[in-house]
Amino acid sequence: MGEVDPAFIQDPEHRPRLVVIEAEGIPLIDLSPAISTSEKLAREIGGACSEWGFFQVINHGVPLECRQKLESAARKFFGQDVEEKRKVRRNETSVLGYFDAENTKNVRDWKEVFDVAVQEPTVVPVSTDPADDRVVEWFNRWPLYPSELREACEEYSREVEKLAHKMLELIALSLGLAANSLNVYFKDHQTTFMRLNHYPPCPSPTLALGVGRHKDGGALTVLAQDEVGGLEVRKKSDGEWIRVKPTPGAFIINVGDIVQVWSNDKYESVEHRVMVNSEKERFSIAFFLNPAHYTVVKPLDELIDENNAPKFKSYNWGKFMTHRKDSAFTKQNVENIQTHHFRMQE
Ligand SMILES: O=C(O)CCC(=O)C(=O)O
Ligand SMILES: [Fe+2]
Repeated sequence: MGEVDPAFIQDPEHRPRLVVIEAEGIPLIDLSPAISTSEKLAREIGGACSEWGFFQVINHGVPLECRQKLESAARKFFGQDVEEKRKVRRNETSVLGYFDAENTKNVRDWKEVFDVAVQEPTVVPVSTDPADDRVVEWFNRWPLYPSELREACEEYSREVEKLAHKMLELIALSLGLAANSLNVYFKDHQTTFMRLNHYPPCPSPTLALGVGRHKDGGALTVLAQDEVGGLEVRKKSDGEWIRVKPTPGAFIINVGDIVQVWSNDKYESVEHRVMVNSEKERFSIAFFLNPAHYTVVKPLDELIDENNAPKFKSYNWGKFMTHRKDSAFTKQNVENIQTHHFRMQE
């Protein structure tokens, strides 16, 4: 990627500082059934979701070999020449595959990614126009090298999907709902996708970011980061950026905007970003659990009563996702769509 092009440079107020504050408080939750009952886990996870919006899990049931196989395939893929990678580059009609020019909030991210849909084909709206009900099908694109990438992605996604559903059940329980009440939104036509991230070393780590500050728009994210570190979370209590310390073998779980809306603000989707460094490259794998495109997202009826009025208007997930995809692809002159645009006026 060479020297820092102005497209990557963050506005001064969003530039990272080199002094890193390591997170002390981000909860580390042991999912082992020998340690906790579902009720106890639900309480712990509910607390982590309302206090932090972020937590890490261990003894999560995803086999280590499965993660290592994908990590090693991702390294091989990103290690190729850019011409090779661009053979599976995403374009206006096929948004899955390789991409090296993503914007977050209209600033280029110092990264390259490889996106894989979990359900094939993934069905999404053609356009952001609310009156246009046409849909389009997304198919995965697989590179020739490494040949094991496809199988590694498919195995990993099957395992991590189970973990994501377990988290969803614990979140439902923690909200006082039946354990299986949220899984149904992901049963048919989910728009879940996985993203392999590669952050090359950056000559100016105080000017650019690997991923600019953002919230994840979906239901929840399961993230595997390597040992390099760089993920920072904006602490709810004082707005300070703190580093999520890599914990070997753990997964990071974060609440997305949909869970925030469903819970009517009980749980918060928290802003985060990725710092790059001048020496080491960094890899991560994000699994974004997203519902079917036709899902109408709104505070859950079971949680609404005279003391808890809905804080959000309902919105269509597919249209929201399509807006986001457009703004990540091309630089725009206005702020891209955000869930807070659906917040009710106080
Ligand atoms: O690489 C990471 O640690 C986080 C990436 C992320 O936040 C995202 O892709 O939404
Ligand atoms: Fe994110």
